[in-house]
Order: sequence, then structure tokens, then C-alpha cells
Amino acid sequence: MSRLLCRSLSRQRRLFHCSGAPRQEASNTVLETQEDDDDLQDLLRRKRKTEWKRRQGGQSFLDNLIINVRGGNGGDGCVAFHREKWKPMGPPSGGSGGRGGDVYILPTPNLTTLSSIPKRVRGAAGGNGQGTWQNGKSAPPTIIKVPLGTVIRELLPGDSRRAKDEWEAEEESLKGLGPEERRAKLRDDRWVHYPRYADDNVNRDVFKQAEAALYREERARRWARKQRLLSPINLDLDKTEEVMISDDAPLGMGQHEWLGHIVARGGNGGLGNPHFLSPINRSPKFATRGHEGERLTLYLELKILADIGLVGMPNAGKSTLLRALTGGRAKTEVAGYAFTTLNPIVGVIRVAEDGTFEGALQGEHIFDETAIEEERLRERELSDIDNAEEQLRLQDDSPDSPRPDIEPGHDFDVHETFRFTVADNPGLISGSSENVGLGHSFLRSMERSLALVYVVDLSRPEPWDELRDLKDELEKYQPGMSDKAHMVIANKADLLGGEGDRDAVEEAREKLRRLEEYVKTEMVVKTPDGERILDVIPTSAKMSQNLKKAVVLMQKYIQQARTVKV
Ligand SMILES: Nc1nc2c(ncn2[C@@H]2O[C@H](COP(=O)(O)OP(=O)(O)OP(=O)(O)O)[C@@H](O)[C@H]2O)c(=O)[nH]1
Ligand SMILES: [Mg+2]
Repeated sequence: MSRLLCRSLSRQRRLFHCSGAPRQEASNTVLETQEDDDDLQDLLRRKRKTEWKRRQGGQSFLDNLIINVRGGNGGDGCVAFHREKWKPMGPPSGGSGGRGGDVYILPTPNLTTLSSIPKRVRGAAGGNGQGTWQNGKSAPPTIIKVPLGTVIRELLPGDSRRAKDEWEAEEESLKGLGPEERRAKLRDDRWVHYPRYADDNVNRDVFKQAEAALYREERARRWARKQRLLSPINLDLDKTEEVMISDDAPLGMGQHEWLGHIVARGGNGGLGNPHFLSPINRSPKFATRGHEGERLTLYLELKILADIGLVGMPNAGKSTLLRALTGGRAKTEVAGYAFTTLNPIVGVIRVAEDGTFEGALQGEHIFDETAIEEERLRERELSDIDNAEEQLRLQDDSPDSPRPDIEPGHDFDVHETFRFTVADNPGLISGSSENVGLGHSFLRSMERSLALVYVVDLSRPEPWDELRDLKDELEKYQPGMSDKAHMVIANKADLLGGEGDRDAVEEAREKLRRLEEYVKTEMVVKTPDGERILDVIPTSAKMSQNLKKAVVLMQKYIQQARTVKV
């Protein structure tokens, strides 16, 4: 808040200095106050959002979800007889029920989270049949749209998270009933009778035969379902799917639109009473009800595919780093308070043959929006010639200055030789495994990264403590996860070295040395062919310093990991 006040004061001071139309100034001031008000509101809104997210302990990282899906129920058949003037005993004319709607799953590129997917999905029910041979309408399909990169698995019987299927649900509803009541309920769920004919029907042989046939058919359906469970639904929806139009389907039967993968079929409609017409049953007074749609439980998991995952405490500068690497294209929020980033965000880094990355070509520094900081930074750059970064040898052997002949944007296409993705994560703190802070559920998406990179704040009194906590939390999440780490980025190196005096610079060097020593002794990673020592790279994400070195190393890790995988 104080920063905003300073900003508004400095603006007012600026206005005060320039001589010009006073009325214009007054209106400007009003406008700017309004602007500051908006900024303040925006800041408060963001903080409220962070607090809310923190309170609910990371439960809303929707990268996995269990949903119960039910196909639509079929419509009931109808018992009716044709009535016409001068025709007293018309034939049976009840229409059959319509089919219940199927449920499909369709990968969609414009979705990024699973949060819009309802936990219960039910297909639409088919219409009931009606008199004068009117069949019920079949229900339209229901489509569940999921983001690309969703893995879908069907939960099998025996899994406690799975909901009951249609037969188990029926068994449950029959619990505690005597044999008579049980039979009556089963019949009630399957048959529709002509008014006042229910008792008469059930005693007739034709009905008993029809009932036996129905149960036989039901057993066949149950068997088919069991067979299907031998190859349960298992989809890995990584790509957008083509629209498939089949050319050789009969006219009017062709599928005109690709609806996705069918997961739960709707139930068939019930049969109208004309279906039970036979020489010995000239006036059937019963029809069947529609079948229930398939019920199943699906486990959805969204995998964010990033080659490199950034792991660090809140405020270490992970988001700033990703913004610097992508030249501001990765729209991840940067601010000076903890837990700014609430969800993992992935950015693409494009690299030229000589290690120049596109982000460095933009020539922009990554600010956290405040004009005051911007101004301070500019002043510092101008006056502090031998500032701390230089003394820390940030630029010694690999200057970040790009080649003059390479341009960002489309021009970069010709120079691009390698491309990889980096995921910026929310801050991980000690105790995340007990759901402190934002928890650590977001690490799930890191499981698939090829390499992890620690980001620590070098300006902290003891950055090695951060490293120890980060490694512990990774191990608590999944034993062996910290073995994926390849590099430690010691960020905010620009803050060291004070005004450039000898003692401060020596102190900064000593700190970096200690960090390197700690990494060499305590952070050694076991690999199949021995041990690996992590690289330590001092950087300043904010000033885009020494990032080229980090990018070159990241590229090396990915290339190694990819060749091992192949
Ligand atoms: N001086 C300096 N400040 C930096 C540097 N990198 C980041 N910062 C500042 O540190 C603060 C936090 O940066 P973020 O990038 O939001 O940090 P983060 O690690 O993403 O934080 P969370 O999202 O909360 O986990 C911001 O005010 C940045 O401007 C750096 O290299 N030097
Ligand atoms: Mg962040």
C-alpha cells in the first residue's frame, strides 16, 4: 500500500514541476488517483485470492479428479390400444421408449484445468413411448470436454473410490426385503402394466414367458459388461482428435461429427405392448421399462508436460525466471509476496544453435510492475558500473548479450534449433507434505518432468537451509524424486555485494562458495552409473543475467534424458 502511496506522491511531484495548464493538471490528478485506486483494489483482490487458496491447503489444484458417469436411462415402453370410431377392439398401439443418451469424452485444446468438469455426469434420458405407435425420442449425447494431456482410467470393482454400477445399486435397494417383496420390486422396475391389470398380468403364462426372456437377456448384458471390464477404459488424450466423417455409412446414418470416446452407453428404450402380440396373446396389457444407462467411475489425471520443473521457496524468483527465459511471454504473476503463483504454469523456451534463447532477445527486464522499482533499477544500472553482478562473475565467460543478427519473433524460427518447456510452480515450503502453505499436490505434474531445477534466493542469510528443506519435501512427496534435480539456480545475485565495496563483495563470494560446497557435499544425487553433483549457477532473473549458461545446461540435461528414454 505504501508503495502505491509513494507512486502517487512521485506522480504528483512530477506534475508539480512542470508548468502548464493548471486545469489539465487537476483533471490528470483525478484520473491518476482513480488509477491508483484500481491498482490498490487489484492488489487486495490478488492477496485475498492467495489467502483463500492457502487456507484450503492446495485442494483446488485440479490435476486429478474422480467422476461418476451414468449413461442416460432408456424411455419406458407404452401400453395402449388403438381407438377409432366403429372399431371397438383396436390393436395394441403403445410406442417403444427412446434410447438414453451416451456419454462421450472429448479432448479440447482450449481447456487447461479439470475444474470445469462436474463430479457427476448423467446422460439425458430417452423419451417414453406413447399411444398410436409413437416411439419415444432418443436422447442426445452428453460430451465431457477435458483438456489435452488428460489421462483417463476406469476404476475397477474392489476400488473403494468406485461408485456402484447399476446392478450393485439395485442389489443395494433390495436389501432387507423378503422374497415376495423383492420379486414385486424387481417386476415394478421392469414392467409397465395396463391400468388395473397388474395382478392379472403376473398370473398369466404369456407374461411369465416374457419375464423369463427378459431376465435371460439381462444376464447376457451383464455378461457382456463383465467381459468389457477385462479391458477397462484407459485413455491418454494427448492430441486433438480429427473430425471423422465416414463416407461409406448409409445415408442418414453417417457420423457427421466426432463426439469423442464413448465411456458410458445409454440404456435401450423399453418395448411397447405391440412387441408382445402373439397368436396366444391377442391383447398384451404390458410393456417393458427402459434399461438403465451404464454407470462407471473414472479417474482423470491431467499431466502437465514440462521438460524442466522449477522448485523453490516462495519469493525465490521462479516466476521471474520463467518470464525472463520466455521474454515475458509466459504470463505468470510476479510479486513481492509469498505464494504469488497458485498453479503450475508452463512456458516454452526457444534456443538457437549458439545457446542464445529468445527471451534474452527481447531486451526487457522483468519488473514487478511498480514504477518506483523500475526507476531505482534504471538509476542503479547507470551509476553502479562495477556493481555486484560483475563482481560475482555473472557475465564472465558466457555473456547474455545476444548475437546482433538474431531477432525475436518470426525471425527466430530460422535460428531455433532446440525448444523445451519449463514449468513454474507454486512455492514449496518446509511442512508442505502436511499441507502447510499450498501443500505439495502440484508436484504431481513434476513427476513427468525430465529434470528438476532448484531456485534459491541467494540474498537470504543461509540459502543452503532452503535447499535442504526443498530436498526433504521432494523426498516426502515421493522417495527418489530429488534424484531428478540437476541444477541449483542461486537467484537474486544482484542484491549481493552492497554498493560494490570490497568487504561486501568478498562476503558475497564467500556465500556463493559456501553454497557450492554445501551442494557438493550434501546434495549429491545417485544415478545408475554412480553419482552426480548439481551445477550451481548464480543468476539475476530480474536483470536477465547469466541465464544463457542456465539455458545451455538445461538443454544438455534434456537431451541426455531424452536419449536415455529412447
Ligand atoms: N533483486 C532481484 N529481485 C528478484 C529477482 N528475481 C525475482 N525478484 C523479485 O522477487 C520477488 C518474488 O518474485 P517471484 O518471481 O514472484 O517469486 P516466486 O518464486 O515465483 O514466488 P511464489 O510464486 O510466491 O512462489 C519479486 O518482487 C521479484 O521482482 C532477482 O534476480 N533480483
Ligand atoms: Mg511465482
